[in-house]
Amino acid sequence: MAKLYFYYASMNAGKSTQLLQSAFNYAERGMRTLLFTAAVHDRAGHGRIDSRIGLEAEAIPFDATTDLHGTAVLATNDGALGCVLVDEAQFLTRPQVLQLARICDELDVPVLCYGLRTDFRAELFEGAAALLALADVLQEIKSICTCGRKATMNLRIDQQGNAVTHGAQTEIGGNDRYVALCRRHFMDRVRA
Ligand SMILES: Nc1ncnc2c1ncn2[C@@H]1O[C@H](COP(=O)(O)OP(=O)(O)O)[C@@H](O)[C@H]1O
Ligand SMILES: Cc1cn([C@H]2C[C@H](O)[C@@H](COP(=O)(O)O)O2)c(=O)[nH]c1=O
Ligand SMILES: [Zn+2]
Repeated sequence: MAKLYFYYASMNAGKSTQLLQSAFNYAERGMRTLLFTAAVHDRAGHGRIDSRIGLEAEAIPFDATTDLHGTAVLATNDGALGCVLVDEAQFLTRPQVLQLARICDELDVPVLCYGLRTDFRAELFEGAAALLALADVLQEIKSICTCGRKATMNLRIDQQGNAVTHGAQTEIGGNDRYVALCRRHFMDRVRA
């Protein structure tokens, strides 16, 4: 039986790198994959997955209106799918996570989701909350804070490097806008 996986981490932990390695692995074995990424996350351009290590791939951009299950069904008409890979899974809606579960359960295709657990205020993203509730396998991808502890939190910073504690949940950016920290150092910065 195919499974729904949620690989979660803070920013800059290697999520996109691992996704692209998995996609390559399937391709090496002659298996077709379907790649999705959030349309709003246009750091590498619309519909592109990029990793800081330099790997890149084209992906289907999704927004809240995208029918992921329908797209997978259409794709299986052209031949079997080895797996579905979703980057920036924190931007999924809960109904879309339920669609991904149907891809596993009804089409018997594994779905591997990669994304953030929490936002800059340490609140769950909708997609992460749904995946934490519904995924068969939860796996943390670990990265480290400047102190050597595990970096689990995402601090949003302004141009001067000061902590930002208010604002919209979605704000696209990279290492210039966010720093991954352990909880203790995250709290030190947001309380300062
Ligand atoms: N040239 C490089 N060589 C090795 N690792 C790198 C290089 N550039 C960035 N990285 C590492 O890649 C990781 C970030 O990968 P990425 O897939 O972009 O992360 P995420 O998708 O989780 O934000 C970081 O651990 C960073 O240290
Ligand atoms: C913490 C946080 C992040 N984001 C955005 C910033 C980036 O565009 C993506 C995460 O990218 P990565 O592949 O993990 O490097 O999410 C956001 O919109 N709001 C936040 O609170
Ligand atoms: Zn720390």
